[in-house]
Amino acid sequence: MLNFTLHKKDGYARRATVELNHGKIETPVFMPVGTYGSVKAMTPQNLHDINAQIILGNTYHLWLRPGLEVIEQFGGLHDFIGWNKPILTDSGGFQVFSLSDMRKLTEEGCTFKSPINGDKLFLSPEISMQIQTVLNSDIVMQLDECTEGNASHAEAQKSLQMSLRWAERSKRAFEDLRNPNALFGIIQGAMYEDLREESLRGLEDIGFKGIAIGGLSVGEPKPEMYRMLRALAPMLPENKPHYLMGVGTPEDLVYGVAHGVDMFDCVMPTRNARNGWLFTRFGDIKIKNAKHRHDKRPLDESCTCYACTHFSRAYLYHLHKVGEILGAQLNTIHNLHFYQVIMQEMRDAIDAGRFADWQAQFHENRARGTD
Ligand SMILES: O=c1[nH]cnc2c(CCNCC3CCCCC3)c3[nH]c(NCc4cccs4)nc3cc12
Ligand SMILES: [Zn+2]
Repeated sequence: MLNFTLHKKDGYARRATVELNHGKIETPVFMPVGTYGSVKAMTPQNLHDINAQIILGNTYHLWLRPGLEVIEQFGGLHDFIGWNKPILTDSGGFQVFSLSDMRKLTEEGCTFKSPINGDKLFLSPEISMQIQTVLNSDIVMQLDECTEGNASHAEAQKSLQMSLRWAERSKRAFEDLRNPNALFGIIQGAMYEDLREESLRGLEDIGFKGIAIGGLSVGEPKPEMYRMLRALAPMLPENKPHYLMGVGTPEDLVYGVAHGVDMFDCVMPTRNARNGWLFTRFGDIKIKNAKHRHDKRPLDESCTCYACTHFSRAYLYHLHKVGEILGAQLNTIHNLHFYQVIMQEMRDAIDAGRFADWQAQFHENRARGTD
């Protein structure tokens, strides 16, 4: 089930509520990424503390380990991982396509070798829907082919048309399985505005509860991603959620919201945290930099997260240097809290009809650069 309520528009920025089987989410929203059924270094309680509304589960990894027979015993992913709010799962395709030893991709699906035990595995739209049905995620993603950003027009058109046929097959399998959740289609078309429109029209003809923008943040120059977002903004259907896959930096989130994006997922806040790259309102901090060794200040004076209200840069520098697990935990809490705060501020700014002012102030503050 998915009920979409649009509360307010401010330019292309939108403020909405998405009601799912495991609860309501307020958009624009950032979705922390859980890979093996956990958001690395975060407990479910930590996620509640930073007001996370919805998290991602990784279909490919969960399919391989622990395997569906385990998750089935728990009635799905929620009870297995102890998260009772909404979960979005991807199709598993993005991981498989990025596998180096991927054997072959055909119209039927994709055959590959399990990196864990060498088993020969096969992923198709129908199998992806079966896996995601067992996971019982609130939002299910169609199986698509993420077209490379540098594809030619002909290659991109051929690829998007296969993804549309896979979209059709995903929807039919989703319905045959009587899946009670919501299925999203994924727009492809690489860097060609006409192909992006062809893909979107094709998905709208098939009918989905939400629409995702795929094929971006895959190595193309940032101005190209922004050009595609500007092209898509006026085309996106007003009456359903828009999900930009794999994006992005704080600046990317703001640009996306300004162009009609409601939902985002990205590994940056969690992955960068573990590497000591911390996001703050006034720019980024590389905590491994020796300049922080004696610094008694918190990361960000304006931040109310557990790390900033209890610890100094000096301590975070030390924890990173000695490789303490607590360092990864505190850095992750801070980065995810920061992402949630800017999303909350954007929701409030759209509600108040002052998104442009907020956006200008955000960029001014962030312009201090990396520390
Ligand atoms: O067209 C696409 N189709 C399907 N998935 C895509 C993804 C994966 C989104 N995150 C899934 C998560 C599921 C749960 C586990 C973590 C991933 C993308 N990620 C990026 N950029 C970020 C990138 C990340 C890595 C290489 S590029 N562009 C993407 C484009 C597509
Ligand atoms: Zn903080």
